Amino acid sequence: MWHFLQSVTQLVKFVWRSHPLGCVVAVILTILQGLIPLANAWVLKVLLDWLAEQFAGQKDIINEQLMGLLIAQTVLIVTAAMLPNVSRYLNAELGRRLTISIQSSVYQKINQFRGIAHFENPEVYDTIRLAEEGAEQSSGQTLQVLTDLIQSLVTLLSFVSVLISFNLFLANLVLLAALPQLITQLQIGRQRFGLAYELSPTERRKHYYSFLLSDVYAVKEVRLFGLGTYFLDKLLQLYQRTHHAERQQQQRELRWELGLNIISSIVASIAFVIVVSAAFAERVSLGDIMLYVNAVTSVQMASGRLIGAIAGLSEGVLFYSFFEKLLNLSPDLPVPATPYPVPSLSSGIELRNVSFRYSDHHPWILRDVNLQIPAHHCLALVGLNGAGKSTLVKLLTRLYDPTIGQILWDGIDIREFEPDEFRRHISTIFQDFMHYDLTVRENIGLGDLSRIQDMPWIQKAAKQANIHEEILRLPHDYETEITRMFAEEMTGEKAAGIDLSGGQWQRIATARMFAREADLLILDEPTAALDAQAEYETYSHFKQLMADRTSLLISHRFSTVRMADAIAVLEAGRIVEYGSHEALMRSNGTYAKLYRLQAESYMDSPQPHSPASV
Ligand SMILES: Nc1ncnc2c1ncn2[C@@H]1O[C@H](COP(=O)(O)OP(=O)(O)OP(=O)(O)O)[C@@H](O)[C@H]1O
Repeated sequence: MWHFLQSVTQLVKFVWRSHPLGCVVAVILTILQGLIPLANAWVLKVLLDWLAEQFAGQKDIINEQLMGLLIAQTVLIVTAAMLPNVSRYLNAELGRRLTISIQSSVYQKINQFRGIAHFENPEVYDTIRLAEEGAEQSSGQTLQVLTDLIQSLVTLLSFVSVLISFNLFLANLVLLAALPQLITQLQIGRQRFGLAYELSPTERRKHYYSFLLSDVYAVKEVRLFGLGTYFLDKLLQLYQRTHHAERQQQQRELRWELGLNIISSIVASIAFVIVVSAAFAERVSLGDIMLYVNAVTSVQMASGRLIGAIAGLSEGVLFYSFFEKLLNLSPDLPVPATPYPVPSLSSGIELRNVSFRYSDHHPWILRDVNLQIPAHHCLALVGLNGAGKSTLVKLLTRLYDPTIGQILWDGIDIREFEPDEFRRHISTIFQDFMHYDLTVRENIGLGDLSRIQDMPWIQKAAKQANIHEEILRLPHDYETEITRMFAEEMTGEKAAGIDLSGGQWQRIATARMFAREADLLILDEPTAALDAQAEYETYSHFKQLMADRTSLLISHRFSTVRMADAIAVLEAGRIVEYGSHEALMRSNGTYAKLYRLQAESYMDSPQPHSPASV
């Protein structure tokens, strides 16, 4: 309960910070709306009293008085009609501000993670996703609930003060009757919070299956393997599971609410009896009867709304708890308080006694690796699937830190550098490179944002990656949007976006790598998707391009690997061989065995021009 209240307070603070002035105005409008029912009831009471006195011949109503009262009534009616519209607009505006403020907090926090460990840890990743999804959904709802809360509280207090002035016992009775409801609703709120928390992994799986059933990236396999019904069944099973849990919760709520409604009806009847007996005893006027009966029902209604709003807060609080969890996540990589400036690489990179595992619960992936990448040399890293090559790249780019050992850049431990500055000295093409649904120019220019508009520079990178000519054949050459998701909007016309082949995408990603003037190039399977001719052309190019650059090349294609100055063989996380192609062939170890295996399959291949890969 304490945590619930704490989270509500934090949530309110967050709303406040997003737009203080808007909050003040919204609160004033909400208070006014909360007071209008009492003002209405009061005008009605005065009117009834005057009428009763007039009928009894005790008083002649003066026209001006009646006029004043009717004007007051009209003003109240008009205000009551207008305030909700203005409030709705203001709430929507506050909702927009709140959304931006929550979204930017979420993404700023996410951007503060310097590595990728949090994203590769399912539990933390879940928190990130839930905070992100909650940020989208809950801002409008939270505001609505907070408005309801304030408005019903004001209405409640205003009518309670009327009841106190009439009959303290009655006021206490009505409030006491609301107490079990309040306690129950707080309990229900807590249960709903717990349920939503418990169901959140299921909800995320539901999103995943919906994605598989409707997303452009998944649709090909789903159609070809006939997976639609399989995934739909899984989705429906999850719906059954969540509906079952929700149904049970609602049945619990229904039982409580029915019981509590009986109590409040009995209280309303008792109140009515008290008011009517007072009237018969001639202690109150006709207008008073109206006012007090009104007060009893209004207090009951307002307490119902108030209590409902408190329960409704549970969802906002649920989101906030994920948000808070995200904000409290510790940094994934330590950053030095006074980082060293990153020097241009002149002597080289050294991995010294590096061992690594993803966490204490995971096995060791790299074991006591000692490896040199001399400046202006190309080192190739080969090894079977799962040997740890990509993991080594993650360490080199400081997406993770070694568990044991050091990585030295010109003799300085890379942990001494500011990660973003360090990464500006490195350019990569990853095995699972990104396809950005953007223009060709942007896809290449993202390699160096400062040059994203620099066409000669971007064209140079495209030529280095051997893709320039093909880009020129696209409908709007470098300004062509490569997308399957968005309709292209160019020169006022709308057309379906175009897509590229796997090899073309790979060369665009290679151009992106070249767009960054970096000290170290890392190429993780850069030719996997290229056809024989493209690979040949790219590599005759690469050889020149890499001539004076420092690079690490990872490939299963031995025709590519051969061009490196030195080759390191990684086996089960250890470097087992190191040397030039010729030297390794002579020593007749793992490299020579893999090389011959590939060459044999190449010889046996029914397509003699296509290079084989391990
Ligand atoms: N985020 C991670 N968490 C836990 N284990 C991981 C993670 N990423 C990779 N691994 C494990 O680390 C080992 C090495 O994977 P890695 O991707 O480095 O191999 P690789 O040599 O690049 O393989 P391939 O040639 O198939 O690309 C594998 O056993 C893999 O399951």
